[in-house]
Amino acid sequence: MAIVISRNDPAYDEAFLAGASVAFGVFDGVHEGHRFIIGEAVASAREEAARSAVITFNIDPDEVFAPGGLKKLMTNEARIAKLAELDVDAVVLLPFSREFAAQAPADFLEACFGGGAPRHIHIGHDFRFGDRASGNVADLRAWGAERNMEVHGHDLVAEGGEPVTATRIRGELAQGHVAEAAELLGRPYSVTGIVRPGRGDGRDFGFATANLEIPPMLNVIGPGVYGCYAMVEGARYKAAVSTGVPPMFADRTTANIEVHILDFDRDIYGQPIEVEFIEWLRPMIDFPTVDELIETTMGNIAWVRENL
Ligand SMILES: Cc1cc2nc3c(=O)[nH]c(=O)nc-3n(C[C@H](O)[C@H](O)[C@H](O)COP(=O)(O)O)c2cc1C
Ligand SMILES: Nc1ncnc2c1ncn2[C@@H]1O[C@H](COP(=O)(O)OP(=O)(O)O)[C@@H](O)[C@H]1O
Repeated sequence: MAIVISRNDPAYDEAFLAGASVAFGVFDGVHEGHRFIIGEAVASAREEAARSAVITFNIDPDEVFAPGGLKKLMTNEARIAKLAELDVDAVVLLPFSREFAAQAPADFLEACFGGGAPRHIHIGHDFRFGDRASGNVADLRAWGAERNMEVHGHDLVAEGGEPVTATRIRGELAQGHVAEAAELLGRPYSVTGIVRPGRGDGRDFGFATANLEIPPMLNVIGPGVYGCYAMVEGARYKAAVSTGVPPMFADRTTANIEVHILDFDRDIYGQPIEVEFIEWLRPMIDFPTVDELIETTMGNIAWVRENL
């Protein structure tokens, strides 16, 4: 468990990262590739009995520079919380602003490490920073060479012959490939939403569904029916979940995730639910009758009960 500190905090010690071993990146998804790089930073810290840290932005720069159509695996809060669960001493947040990011590469590094350079810095070999992402690993090396900072530009971790990237994981999720996404993430993909009132049909069908509205940026999971776990009020339940606009009710709904929680009967309007996607079950179907929807969905619920 790491402490989370911001460079903007008046109590921040400028020399906090001097001599440390750090991993630097945005780390959306905190996936297997990210964990490898962070693990390397922890390993070089251990060798020198030095402090280990992750350096990241409080806000993903893409949200500022490329918001149109942007999809993300995690909110910034969830990303920072997940990074803080790792085996590093500290997560250092760089307060993101256009001005901060638009500095020339050397100024950017000075702003990050003015109080003393880390001894080791670990990044992916494609790492870019500073004004219009003009700084690269070679610039980092040149800057580090004068400050006894060793730069480790790692090859991206690969699975199945392809690098593990957040874009690749989003692509798998969009196709409903939740098992493949879990392999690349190192844990099941999950998303959190607040329960909103729906049309009230679910209960009449025999399976109440908690309706979650997910902001478009976080709506990466493809339409379909999934076997899941749902975290509700601190407990974990099996759940049968539909995502995407239900074709039978397309004209009457805005919800994009509907969660039937097994063995549960409480009013949870307004509560957050985290849904963990474990198994793809089937596509969304425009059934000719409601009876067929109910029969098939009851079968899906039974499958979840027996198999998760
Ligand atoms: C496991 C599961 C499977 C579902 N499958 C379908 C489907 O194939 N087609 C469809 O139109 N709606 C499907 N739905 C969505 C239901 O139609 C929706 O939950 C129901 O209309 C209740 O909506 P309400 O909670 O807003 O009242 C499914 C829901 C669940 C929980
Ligand atoms: N097993 C359950 N799974 C999901 N929601 C449940 C369950 N039991 C009770 N609820 C509650 O009932 C609501 C769903 O009922 P439903 O009839 O589908 O209405 P709505 O259309 O408002 O979602 C949920 O939002 C939640 O507050």
